Amino acid sequence: MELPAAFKTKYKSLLGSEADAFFASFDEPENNGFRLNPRRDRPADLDLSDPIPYTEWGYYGKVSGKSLDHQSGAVYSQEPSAMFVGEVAHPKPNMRVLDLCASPGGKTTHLSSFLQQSGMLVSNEIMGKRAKILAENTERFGLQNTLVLNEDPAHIAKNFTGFFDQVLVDAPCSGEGMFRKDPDAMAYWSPDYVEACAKRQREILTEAVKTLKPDGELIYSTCTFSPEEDEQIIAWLLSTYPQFDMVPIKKTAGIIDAKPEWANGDERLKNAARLFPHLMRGEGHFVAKLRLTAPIEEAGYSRRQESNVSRDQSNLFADFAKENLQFKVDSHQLMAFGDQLYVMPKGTPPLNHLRVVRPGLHLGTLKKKRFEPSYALALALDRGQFAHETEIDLDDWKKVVHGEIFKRNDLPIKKGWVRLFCRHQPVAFGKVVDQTVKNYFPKGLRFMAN
Ligand SMILES: C[S@@+](CC[C@H](N)C(=O)[O-])C[C@H]1O[C@@H](n2cnc3c(N)ncnc32)[C@H](O)[C@@H]1O
Repeated sequence: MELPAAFKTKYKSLLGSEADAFFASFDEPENNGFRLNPRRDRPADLDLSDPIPYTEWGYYGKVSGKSLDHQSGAVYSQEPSAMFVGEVAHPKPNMRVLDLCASPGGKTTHLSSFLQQSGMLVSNEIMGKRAKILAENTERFGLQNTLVLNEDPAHIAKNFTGFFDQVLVDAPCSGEGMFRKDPDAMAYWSPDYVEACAKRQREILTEAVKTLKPDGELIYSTCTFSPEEDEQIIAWLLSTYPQFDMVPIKKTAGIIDAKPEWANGDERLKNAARLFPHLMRGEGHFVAKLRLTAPIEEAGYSRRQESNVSRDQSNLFADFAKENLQFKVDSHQLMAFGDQLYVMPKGTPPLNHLRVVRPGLHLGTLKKKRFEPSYALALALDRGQFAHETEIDLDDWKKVVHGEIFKRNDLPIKKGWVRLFCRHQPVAFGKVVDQTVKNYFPKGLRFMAN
């Protein structure tokens, strides 16, 4: 791989005798990984013989984006080093967590596995198109307690001052750690670009810190090697906000201490972690964890978003729920966006000043005289939470994801909604009319399975 000359000069000087091994790693094959969804049954057909040592749910290997395991949210494909970030965060159930730079959702889906559908996860992405992809991935993974927003960090800080127990800033960066996976990223690289990224990171963090509660935790990560975006950012944070202290990160499997000598020499920086591809099986990453000892900004007043659902809308959903759901929805948490019905996480603050992509779990569509359940709901429920569930085979699964109808003579009902499973993984809802299952797989997500 032809690395930029200025990049080579820089890392030769920083790494000294280690530099050759570091440069040689760019010609090694990239590492792939996937993470299991602990809410799903273990996929029967996946090779789980090569676990990633520092994470409970991660494995080396590749899963097709057109496979059942991917579609049903049984797995999330994620680069192995990126899984270390979620492990370092490791939020506890019932926490309020912000993932500020969240798309496409690797860390968000990982954080949700720790939260176990409790507390609240606010998953934000500044770019509109990427926010939509993020929403799709949260739905695929079956997240229930998650708000998906499309905001800039300043607006988040204004609306969620002193609100979160934990904030993850997985910052946009110069991406040096991804050169091997995505050589096109090298085209953007220059020393000036690194500086511009560092400036943006400081701006994002200036807003992010305002959203933390006293005692809250901040996790900062990048997929770049440059000290300007890694140790020097944390050194800047520690000196700008003396209310922060660092939380030591446990390191295994070739992950090493960050390097104080690449910043201002503050020994506390050793608590952060560096992931180098010549020392471990993953791409380049940096992670730091800090804890706030005193608030940076006092929390705003604690208003909640009121439900905006009319009695008729609420009744329409209640009729559907009575017939089909063994899943409790508190009517105070219902939220309608036009004819789309959602259930908000408990304690959701007012949403009216925010660009909301998903105000919680999408329940379905309020039609004139009936309620139509959403794809998101089919993937969010646990087994047994829908009145009629049925297993289909892989051939019928291929028809479902391609948008076709199919026939079966062993359906549990003659007419009505059925939740379809294939190899024990949830797939979608279908509507049964006699022995035909009408297709409700979302049009925009249909694909030809391989
Ligand atoms: C490293 S990626 C996030 C990856 C994601 N956390 C995951 O694990 O799937 C950084 C994200 O920051 C977003 N971003 C870019 N500029 C930003 C800004 N000024 N403020 C906040 N986020 C920004 C990018 O659009 C990108 O989605």
